[in-house]
Amino acid sequence: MSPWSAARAALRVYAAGAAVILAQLLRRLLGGFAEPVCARQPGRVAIVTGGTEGIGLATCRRLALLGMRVIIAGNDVTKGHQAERSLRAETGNPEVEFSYCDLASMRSIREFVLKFKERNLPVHVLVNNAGVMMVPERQETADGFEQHFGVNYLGHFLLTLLLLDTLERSGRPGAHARVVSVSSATHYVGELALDDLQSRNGYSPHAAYAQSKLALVLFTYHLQALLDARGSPVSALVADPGVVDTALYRHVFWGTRLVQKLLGRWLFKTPDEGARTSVFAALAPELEGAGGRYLYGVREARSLALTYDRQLQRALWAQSCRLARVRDPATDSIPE
Ligand SMILES: NC(=O)c1ccc[n+]([C@@H]2O[C@H](COP(=O)([O-])OP(=O)(O)OC[C@H]3O[C@@H](n4cnc5c(N)ncnc54)[C@H](O)[C@@H]3O)[C@@H](O)[C@H]2O)c1
Repeated sequence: MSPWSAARAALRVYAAGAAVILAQLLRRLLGGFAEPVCARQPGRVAIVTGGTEGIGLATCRRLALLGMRVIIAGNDVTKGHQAERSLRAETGNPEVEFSYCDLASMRSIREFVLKFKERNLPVHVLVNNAGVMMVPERQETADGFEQHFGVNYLGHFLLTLLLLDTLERSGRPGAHARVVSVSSATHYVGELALDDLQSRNGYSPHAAYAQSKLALVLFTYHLQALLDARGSPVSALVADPGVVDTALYRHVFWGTRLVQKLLGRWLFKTPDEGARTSVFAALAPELEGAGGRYLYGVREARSLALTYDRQLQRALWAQSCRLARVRDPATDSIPE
Protein backbone atom coordinates (compact mmCIF):
# COMPACT_ATOMS: atom_id res chain seq x y z
CA MET A 1 0.00 0.00 0.00
CA SER A 2 1.41 3.39 -1.01
CA PRO A 3 1.78 6.18 1.60
CA TRP A 4 -0.95 8.04 -0.30
CA SER A 5 -3.39 5.09 0.02
CA ALA A 6 -2.52 4.75 3.71
CA ALA A 7 -3.21 8.47 4.32
CA ARG A 8 -6.48 8.18 2.39
CA ALA A 9 -7.52 5.15 4.49
CA ALA A 10 -6.77 7.08 7.72
CA LEU A 11 -8.77 10.11 6.58
CA ARG A 12 -11.72 7.96 5.57
CA VAL A 13 -11.73 6.10 8.91
CA TYR A 14 -11.59 9.36 10.91
CA ALA A 15 -14.34 10.86 8.72
CA ALA A 16 -16.56 7.82 9.33
CA GLY A 17 -15.95 8.13 13.09
CA ALA A 18 -16.67 11.88 13.09
CA ALA A 19 -19.99 11.35 11.26
CA VAL A 20 -21.07 8.77 13.87
CA ILE A 21 -20.01 11.05 16.74
CA LEU A 22 -22.14 13.91 15.38
CA ALA A 23 -25.16 11.63 14.94
CA GLN A 24 -24.68 10.33 18.50
CA LEU A 25 -24.48 13.85 19.93
CA LEU A 26 -27.76 14.68 18.24
CA ARG A 27 -29.36 11.48 19.53
CA ARG A 28 -28.17 12.22 23.07
CA LEU A 29 -29.64 15.73 22.89
CA LEU A 30 -32.91 14.27 21.60
CA GLY A 31 -33.32 11.89 24.55
CA GLY A 32 -30.60 9.24 24.38
CA PHE A 33 -30.18 5.70 23.12
CA ALA A 34 -33.07 3.25 23.09
CA GLU A 35 -33.03 0.24 25.41
CA PRO A 36 -33.70 -3.19 23.95
CA VAL A 37 -36.65 -4.88 25.63
CA CYS A 38 -35.86 -8.54 26.22
CA ALA A 39 -37.51 -11.25 28.32
CA ARG A 40 -35.58 -13.13 31.00
CA GLN A 41 -33.49 -16.01 29.59
CA PRO A 42 -33.06 -18.67 32.29
CA GLY A 43 -31.47 -21.92 31.11
CA ARG A 44 -29.99 -20.28 28.02
CA VAL A 45 -26.26 -20.04 27.32
CA ALA A 46 -24.18 -17.25 25.78
CA ILE A 47 -20.52 -17.07 24.81
CA VAL A 48 -19.08 -13.56 24.49
CA THR A 49 -15.56 -13.11 23.13
CA GLY A 50 -13.55 -10.25 24.61
CA GLY A 51 -16.03 -10.12 27.49
CA THR A 52 -13.34 -9.00 29.93
CA GLU A 53 -13.72 -5.26 29.33
CA GLY A 54 -15.43 -2.54 27.32
CA ILE A 55 -18.50 -3.37 25.26
CA GLY A 56 -18.00 -7.11 25.79
CA LEU A 57 -18.05 -6.79 29.57
CA ALA A 58 -21.19 -4.62 29.40
CA THR A 59 -22.80 -7.20 27.09
CA CYS A 60 -21.99 -9.99 29.57
CA ARG A 61 -23.49 -7.90 32.39
CA ARG A 62 -26.76 -7.41 30.53
CA LEU A 63 -27.00 -11.09 29.54
CA ALA A 64 -26.22 -12.19 33.11
CA LEU A 65 -28.90 -9.84 34.46
CA LEU A 66 -31.39 -11.59 32.17
CA GLY A 67 -30.48 -14.91 33.80
CA MET A 68 -28.31 -16.44 31.07
CA ARG A 69 -25.30 -18.62 31.72
CA VAL A 70 -22.52 -16.40 30.36
CA ILE A 71 -19.13 -17.65 29.24
CA ILE A 72 -16.59 -14.87 28.95
CA ALA A 73 -14.08 -15.99 26.33
CA GLY A 74 -10.88 -13.99 26.55
CA ASN A 75 -7.11 -13.98 26.41
CA ASP A 76 -6.44 -12.05 29.62
CA VAL A 77 -6.67 -14.45 32.58
CA THR A 78 -6.40 -11.80 35.29
CA LYS A 79 -9.07 -9.56 33.80
CA GLY A 80 -11.16 -12.62 32.99
CA HIS A 81 -11.31 -13.81 36.59
CA GLN A 82 -11.91 -10.25 37.78
CA ALA A 83 -14.83 -9.92 35.36
CA GLU A 84 -16.22 -13.28 36.47
CA ARG A 85 -16.11 -12.25 40.14
CA SER A 86 -17.50 -8.76 39.67
CA LEU A 87 -20.33 -9.83 37.36
CA ARG A 88 -21.38 -12.63 39.70
CA ALA A 89 -21.50 -10.16 42.60
CA GLU A 90 -23.21 -7.36 40.64
CA THR A 91 -25.87 -9.46 38.94
CA GLY A 92 -26.41 -12.17 41.58
CA ASN A 93 -26.01 -14.70 38.76
CA PRO A 94 -23.53 -17.45 39.74
CA GLU A 95 -23.46 -18.81 36.19
CA VAL A 96 -20.91 -16.34 34.86
CA GLU A 97 -17.56 -17.89 34.08
CA PHE A 98 -14.31 -17.08 32.34
CA SER A 99 -12.76 -19.44 29.83
CA TYR A 100 -9.42 -18.84 28.12
CA CYS A 101 -9.59 -18.27 24.37
CA ASP A 102 -6.91 -16.38 22.48
CA LEU A 103 -8.33 -15.40 19.11
CA ALA A 104 -4.81 -14.78 17.87
CA SER A 105 -4.18 -18.53 17.99
CA MET A 106 -6.12 -21.13 16.00
CA ARG A 107 -4.90 -23.76 18.45
CA SER A 108 -6.29 -21.82 21.43
CA ILE A 109 -9.65 -21.43 19.68
CA ARG A 110 -9.80 -25.15 18.96
CA GLU A 111 -8.88 -25.98 22.57
CA PHE A 112 -11.55 -23.59 23.87
CA VAL A 113 -14.20 -25.26 21.71
CA LEU A 114 -13.05 -28.77 22.63
CA LYS A 115 -13.22 -27.95 26.35
CA PHE A 116 -16.61 -26.33 25.93
CA LYS A 117 -18.02 -29.28 23.98
CA GLU A 118 -16.88 -31.75 26.64
CA ARG A 119 -19.50 -30.18 28.90
CA ASN A 120 -22.38 -30.89 26.54
CA LEU A 121 -23.86 -27.46 27.06
CA PRO A 122 -26.01 -25.77 24.42
CA VAL A 123 -25.10 -22.35 22.91
CA HIS A 124 -28.02 -20.06 22.22
CA VAL A 125 -26.01 -16.89 21.67
CA LEU A 126 -22.48 -16.40 20.36
CA VAL A 127 -21.25 -12.80 20.39
CA ASN A 128 -18.13 -12.32 18.27
CA ASN A 129 -17.11 -9.15 20.07
CA ALA A 130 -13.35 -9.20 20.74
CA GLY A 131 -11.22 -6.86 18.73
CA VAL A 132 -8.05 -4.85 18.33
CA MET A 133 -7.88 -1.53 16.53
CA MET A 134 -5.20 0.34 14.61
CA VAL A 135 -2.22 -1.63 15.86
CA PRO A 136 0.55 0.79 14.81
CA GLU A 137 3.09 -1.65 13.33
CA ARG A 138 2.11 -4.72 11.34
CA GLN A 139 1.97 -7.68 13.71
CA GLU A 140 1.13 -11.31 13.14
CA THR A 141 -0.90 -13.81 15.11
CA ALA A 142 0.55 -17.16 16.19
CA ASP A 143 -0.47 -18.56 12.80
CA GLY A 144 1.08 -15.75 10.75
CA PHE A 145 -2.06 -13.72 10.01
CA GLU A 146 -2.06 -9.95 10.18
CA GLN A 147 -3.36 -9.07 13.67
CA HIS A 148 -6.64 -7.28 12.71
CA PHE A 149 -7.51 -9.87 10.10
CA GLY A 150 -6.55 -12.76 12.41
CA VAL A 151 -8.14 -11.62 15.68
CA ASN A 152 -11.13 -9.55 14.58
CA TYR A 153 -12.18 -11.68 11.66
CA LEU A 154 -10.54 -15.08 11.05
CA GLY A 155 -10.49 -16.11 14.72
CA HIS A 156 -14.23 -15.46 14.91
CA PHE A 157 -14.77 -17.22 11.60
CA LEU A 158 -13.11 -20.37 12.97
CA LEU A 159 -14.84 -20.12 16.36
CA THR A 160 -18.27 -19.82 14.72
CA LEU A 161 -17.71 -22.72 12.35
CA LEU A 162 -16.44 -24.96 15.14
CA LEU A 163 -19.52 -24.12 17.24
CA LEU A 164 -21.99 -24.31 14.36
CA ASP A 165 -23.18 -27.86 15.11
CA THR A 166 -23.85 -26.94 18.74
CA LEU A 167 -25.64 -23.75 17.69
CA GLU A 168 -27.78 -25.73 15.25
CA ARG A 169 -28.71 -28.23 17.95
CA SER A 170 -29.45 -25.44 20.45
CA GLY A 171 -31.81 -23.40 18.30
CA ARG A 172 -35.29 -24.42 17.26
CA PRO A 173 -37.99 -22.96 15.04
CA GLY A 174 -39.41 -19.96 16.89
CA ALA A 175 -36.34 -19.71 19.12
CA HIS A 176 -33.32 -19.47 16.83
CA ALA A 177 -29.83 -19.53 18.25
CA ARG A 178 -27.99 -16.37 17.20
CA VAL A 179 -24.50 -15.46 16.06
CA VAL A 180 -23.83 -11.76 16.57
CA SER A 181 -20.67 -10.30 15.05
CA VAL A 182 -19.62 -6.84 16.21
CA SER A 183 -18.62 -4.70 13.26
CA SER A 184 -18.26 -0.95 12.96
CA ALA A 185 -19.09 2.09 10.82
CA THR A 186 -15.50 1.86 9.57
CA HIS A 187 -16.66 -1.06 7.39
CA TYR A 188 -18.35 1.61 5.19
CA VAL A 189 -14.91 2.89 4.22
CA GLY A 190 -13.24 -0.51 4.18
CA GLU A 191 -11.85 -2.31 1.17
CA LEU A 192 -11.29 -6.02 0.87
CA ALA A 193 -7.92 -6.87 -0.66
CA LEU A 194 -8.65 -10.48 -1.60
CA ASP A 195 -5.16 -10.81 -3.09
CA ASP A 196 -3.49 -9.33 0.01
CA LEU A 197 -5.70 -10.03 3.03
CA GLN A 198 -2.63 -10.08 5.30
CA SER A 199 -1.44 -6.58 4.26
CA ARG A 200 1.94 -7.93 3.12
CA ASN A 201 2.18 -5.38 0.29
CA GLY A 202 2.24 -2.39 2.66
CA TYR A 203 0.44 -1.92 5.96
CA SER A 204 -2.06 0.70 7.06
CA PRO A 205 -3.53 0.23 10.56
CA HIS A 206 -6.69 2.04 9.46
CA ALA A 207 -7.18 0.00 6.31
CA ALA A 208 -6.46 -3.25 8.17
CA TYR A 209 -9.04 -2.48 10.88
CA ALA A 210 -11.68 -1.39 8.36
CA GLN A 211 -11.02 -4.50 6.25
CA SER A 212 -11.50 -6.78 9.25
CA LYS A 213 -14.84 -5.14 10.06
CA LEU A 214 -15.95 -5.35 6.42
CA ALA A 215 -15.01 -9.04 6.37
CA LEU A 216 -17.25 -9.68 9.39
CA VAL A 217 -20.25 -8.26 7.51
CA LEU A 218 -19.55 -10.33 4.38
CA PHE A 219 -19.09 -13.40 6.59
CA THR A 220 -22.39 -12.84 8.40
CA TYR A 221 -24.40 -12.55 5.19
CA HIS A 222 -22.83 -15.66 3.69
CA LEU A 223 -23.33 -17.58 6.92
CA GLN A 224 -27.01 -16.62 6.88
CA ALA A 225 -27.38 -17.84 3.29
CA LEU A 226 -25.81 -21.15 4.30
CA LEU A 227 -28.07 -21.46 7.35
CA ASP A 228 -31.13 -20.68 5.22
CA ALA A 229 -30.13 -23.34 2.68
CA ARG A 230 -29.82 -25.91 5.48
CA GLY A 231 -33.06 -24.80 7.17
CA SER A 232 -31.05 -24.27 10.36
CA PRO A 233 -32.67 -22.66 13.40
CA VAL A 234 -29.79 -20.20 13.71
CA SER A 235 -29.64 -16.51 12.74
CA ALA A 236 -26.51 -14.51 11.98
CA LEU A 237 -26.55 -10.75 12.59
CA VAL A 238 -24.16 -7.82 12.58
CA ALA A 239 -24.13 -5.33 15.47
CA ASP A 240 -22.63 -1.86 15.02
CA PRO A 241 -22.26 -0.32 18.50
CA GLY A 242 -21.44 3.25 17.40
CA VAL A 243 -18.48 5.16 18.84
CA VAL A 244 -17.99 3.94 22.40
CA ASP A 245 -15.75 5.15 25.21
CA THR A 246 -13.43 2.16 25.71
CA ALA A 247 -9.74 1.28 25.72
CA LEU A 248 -10.02 0.28 22.05
CA TYR A 249 -8.77 3.76 21.16
CA ARG A 250 -5.36 3.21 22.77
CA HIS A 251 -3.57 3.38 19.41
CA VAL A 252 -5.47 6.20 17.68
CA PHE A 253 -4.15 9.66 16.79
CA TRP A 254 -3.47 11.62 20.03
CA GLY A 255 -6.03 14.31 19.06
CA THR A 256 -8.81 11.71 19.06
CA ARG A 257 -7.67 10.38 22.43
CA LEU A 258 -7.78 13.94 23.79
CA VAL A 259 -11.32 14.40 22.48
CA GLN A 260 -12.25 11.07 24.06
CA LYS A 261 -10.78 12.14 27.42
CA LEU A 262 -12.28 15.63 27.48
CA LEU A 263 -15.59 15.21 25.69
CA GLY A 264 -16.12 11.44 25.70
CA ARG A 265 -19.05 11.57 28.06
CA TRP A 266 -21.08 13.63 25.57
CA LEU A 267 -19.72 12.48 22.24
CA PHE A 268 -19.07 8.79 22.87
CA LYS A 269 -21.50 6.13 24.04
CA THR A 270 -20.83 4.44 27.37
CA PRO A 271 -19.89 0.74 27.11
CA ASP A 272 -23.39 -0.11 28.35
CA GLU A 273 -25.00 2.04 25.65
CA GLY A 274 -22.73 0.38 23.07
CA ALA A 275 -23.66 -3.09 24.34
CA ARG A 276 -27.36 -2.48 23.72
CA THR A 277 -26.99 -3.24 20.00
CA SER A 278 -25.30 -6.59 20.68
CA VAL A 279 -27.98 -7.51 23.23
CA PHE A 280 -30.74 -6.40 20.85
CA ALA A 281 -29.22 -8.55 18.09
CA ALA A 282 -28.80 -11.49 20.47
CA LEU A 283 -32.23 -11.53 22.07
CA ALA A 284 -34.82 -9.11 20.65
CA PRO A 285 -38.03 -11.03 19.91
CA GLU A 286 -38.74 -8.82 16.88
CA LEU A 287 -35.61 -10.27 15.24
CA GLU A 288 -36.74 -13.88 15.64
CA GLY A 289 -35.79 -15.76 12.47
CA ALA A 290 -34.66 -12.50 10.85
CA GLY A 291 -30.96 -13.07 10.26
CA GLY A 292 -28.63 -11.51 7.71
CA ARG A 293 -29.20 -7.97 9.00
CA TYR A 294 -26.96 -5.09 9.96
CA LEU A 295 -28.10 -3.44 13.18
CA TYR A 296 -27.19 0.01 14.40
CA GLY A 297 -28.64 0.98 17.78
CA VAL A 298 -31.89 -0.97 17.96
CA ARG A 299 -32.71 -0.55 14.28
CA GLU A 300 -31.81 -2.22 11.02
CA ALA A 301 -29.52 -0.27 8.70
CA ARG A 302 -28.05 -0.89 5.26
CA SER A 303 -24.42 -1.88 5.21
CA LEU A 304 -21.97 -0.95 2.45
CA ALA A 305 -23.37 -1.96 -0.98
CA LEU A 306 -20.35 -4.22 -1.58
CA THR A 307 -21.30 -6.42 1.40
CA TYR A 308 -24.35 -7.72 -0.51
CA ASP A 309 -22.15 -9.03 -3.34
CA ARG A 310 -22.72 -12.80 -3.22
CA GLN A 311 -19.64 -13.56 -5.28
CA LEU A 312 -17.39 -11.58 -2.95
CA GLN A 313 -18.98 -13.23 0.09
CA ARG A 314 -18.29 -16.66 -1.44
CA ALA A 315 -14.70 -15.78 -2.37
CA LEU A 316 -13.90 -14.55 1.14
CA TRP A 317 -15.61 -17.57 2.70
CA ALA A 318 -13.61 -20.03 0.61
CA GLN A 319 -10.31 -18.26 1.40
CA SER A 320 -11.23 -18.18 5.09
CA CYS A 321 -11.90 -21.94 5.16
CA ARG A 322 -8.52 -22.51 3.53
CA LEU A 323 -6.65 -20.15 5.88
CA ALA A 324 -8.33 -21.46 9.04
CA ARG A 325 -8.08 -25.06 7.78
CA VAL A 326 -11.71 -25.68 8.54
CA ARG A 327 -14.30 -27.60 6.53
CA ASP A 328 -16.89 -25.59 4.65
CA PRO A 329 -20.18 -26.80 6.19
CA ALA A 330 -21.85 -26.56 2.77
CA THR A 331 -19.52 -29.11 1.15
CA ASP A 332 -17.96 -30.75 4.21
CA SER A 333 -14.53 -30.20 2.69
CA ILE A 334 -11.74 -27.63 2.79
CA PRO A 335 -11.90 -25.66 -0.49
CA GLU A 336 -8.86 -26.07 -2.83
N1 LIG B 1 -15.27 1.29 21.01
C1 LIG B 1 -15.82 1.64 19.85
O1 LIG B 1 -16.07 2.84 19.58
C2 LIG B 1 -16.20 0.61 18.84
C3 LIG B 1 -16.83 1.04 17.66
C4 LIG B 1 -17.20 0.09 16.70
C5 LIG B 1 -16.92 -1.25 16.93
N2 LIG B 1 -16.29 -1.63 18.08
C6 LIG B 1 -16.00 -3.05 18.24
O2 LIG B 1 -16.48 -3.49 19.49
C7 LIG B 1 -15.72 -4.61 19.93
C8 LIG B 1 -15.32 -4.43 21.38
O3 LIG B 1 -14.44 -3.32 21.47
P1 LIG B 1 -14.32 -2.39 22.76
O4 LIG B 1 -14.55 -1.02 22.30
O5 LIG B 1 -15.09 -2.92 23.87
O6 LIG B 1 -12.73 -2.51 23.02
P2 LIG B 1 -11.90 -3.01 24.29
O7 LIG B 1 -10.49 -2.80 23.92
O8 LIG B 1 -12.42 -2.38 25.53
O9 LIG B 1 -12.25 -4.56 24.33
C9 LIG B 1 -11.74 -5.45 23.39
C10 LIG B 1 -11.81 -6.85 23.96
O10 LIG B 1 -11.24 -7.76 23.01
C11 LIG B 1 -10.34 -8.61 23.71
N3 LIG B 1 -9.30 -9.15 22.85
C12 LIG B 1 -8.35 -8.47 22.16
N4 LIG B 1 -7.51 -9.33 21.58
C13 LIG B 1 -7.96 -10.58 21.87
C14 LIG B 1 -7.52 -11.88 21.57
N5 LIG B 1 -6.39 -12.11 20.86
N6 LIG B 1 -8.23 -12.94 22.03
C15 LIG B 1 -9.31 -12.75 22.78
N7 LIG B 1 -9.78 -11.54 23.12
C16 LIG B 1 -9.10 -10.46 22.68
C17 LIG B 1 -9.78 -7.73 24.81
O11 LIG B 1 -9.18 -8.50 25.84
C18 LIG B 1 -11.02 -6.99 25.25
O12 LIG B 1 -11.75 -7.77 26.17
C19 LIG B 1 -14.52 -4.70 18.98
O13 LIG B 1 -14.78 -5.71 18.03
C20 LIG B 1 -14.51 -3.35 18.30
O14 LIG B 1 -13.95 -3.40 17.01
C21 LIG B 1 -15.93 -0.73 19.04
